[in-house]
Amino acid sequence: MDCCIVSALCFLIPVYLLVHFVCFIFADADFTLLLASLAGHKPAEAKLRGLVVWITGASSGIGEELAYQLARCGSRLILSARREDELNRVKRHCLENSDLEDEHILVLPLDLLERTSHEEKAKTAIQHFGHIDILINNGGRSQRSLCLETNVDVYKTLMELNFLGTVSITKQVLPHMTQRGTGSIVTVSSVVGLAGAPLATGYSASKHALQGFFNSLRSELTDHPKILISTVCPGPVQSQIVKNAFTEELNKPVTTVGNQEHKMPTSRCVRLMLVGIANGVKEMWIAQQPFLLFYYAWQYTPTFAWAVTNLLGRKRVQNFKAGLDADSAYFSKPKTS
Ligand SMILES: NC(=O)c1ccc[n+]([C@@H]2O[C@H](COP(=O)([O-])OP(=O)(O)OC[C@H]3O[C@@H](n4cnc5c(N)ncnc54)[C@H](O)[C@@H]3O)[C@@H](O)[C@H]2O)c1
Repeated sequence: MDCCIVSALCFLIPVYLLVHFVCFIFADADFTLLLASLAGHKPAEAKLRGLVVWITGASSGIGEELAYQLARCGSRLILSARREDELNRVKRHCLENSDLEDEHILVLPLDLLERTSHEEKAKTAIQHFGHIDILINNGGRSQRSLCLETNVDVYKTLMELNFLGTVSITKQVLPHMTQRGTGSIVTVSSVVGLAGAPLATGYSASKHALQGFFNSLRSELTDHPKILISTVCPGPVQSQIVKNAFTEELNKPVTTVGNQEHKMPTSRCVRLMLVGIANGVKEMWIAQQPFLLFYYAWQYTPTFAWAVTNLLGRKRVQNFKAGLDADSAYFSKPKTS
């Protein structure tokens, strides 16, 4: 009998490990999020239907796609970013591709850097639908510049935009949620909110600041168990982020945007985010391999993580200095045209 159990275990344990390994190789999210996507609530079901969702940075990339997928789920939307014409374009697309009607989507132009306007904007947002169920802090900008060459004003603006702008909007919405006793605040951080990457010293610092802020806030809200504080940490995703990144000087544009096709499709990233929101996931890691491996390495084997960081980091700097997009050609020789 004992012999049978041992034989069975000798067979089952390697099979179990193999299944995990294969799943991991093809995984594009952490295990909690993957489990939620396989066995949890589906975003399009009652979970998100009818909820009022305020999205910042809704005029392009991840925020734009969030608007489209949430509209198809039947959520009512408040769309914010700086450019009203772009927000109206996103609204039109939402209306054409969902059952929503004009009054279900509010376009609310907002600049995250103009903190004095945030109280008024939040009042308008809350009054329009009577309440807000979910705030998605998505708006932000990245960076492509070496620390040695970067003006301190760039660091200041990155912190003002990505960190303080997000904190400011959150502080306007949080009292409303604590009064109601329910709500979700979802913040788009980044893989560089957990780890570090060259050419992104200021961007990474701003995302680390967000991680610290929201991890601490979550632990302050234990008396409000129905308020979800969730952070999303995507790896490279297709969007306008490189085109819009800060460089070494505030108003100097990025010269080489490069091809974004090797990055995770925006629709997949957003799909996983909505699964996470529908299932109350507090931290979401979303990235294709080998980047996902990097998250686990940083968490569990920092020495190995530093070796990988140096390897990929050196390539990033080489690409950048060769005039290529920093993210391109990680695994081949950089070629300049
Ligand atoms: N794309 C990626 O690879 C990636 C990876 C990790 C995290 N992120 C994060 O995802 C979020 C969305 O970025 P994206 O990739 O869609 O890039 P994106 O450039 O396409 O979109 C950024 C959005 O933020 C808005 N925005 C910028 N400055 C603003 C300001 N001052 N006030 C109001 N809105 C402002 C833009 O108008 C745009 O709507 C960002 O927080 C970014 O840091 C992106």
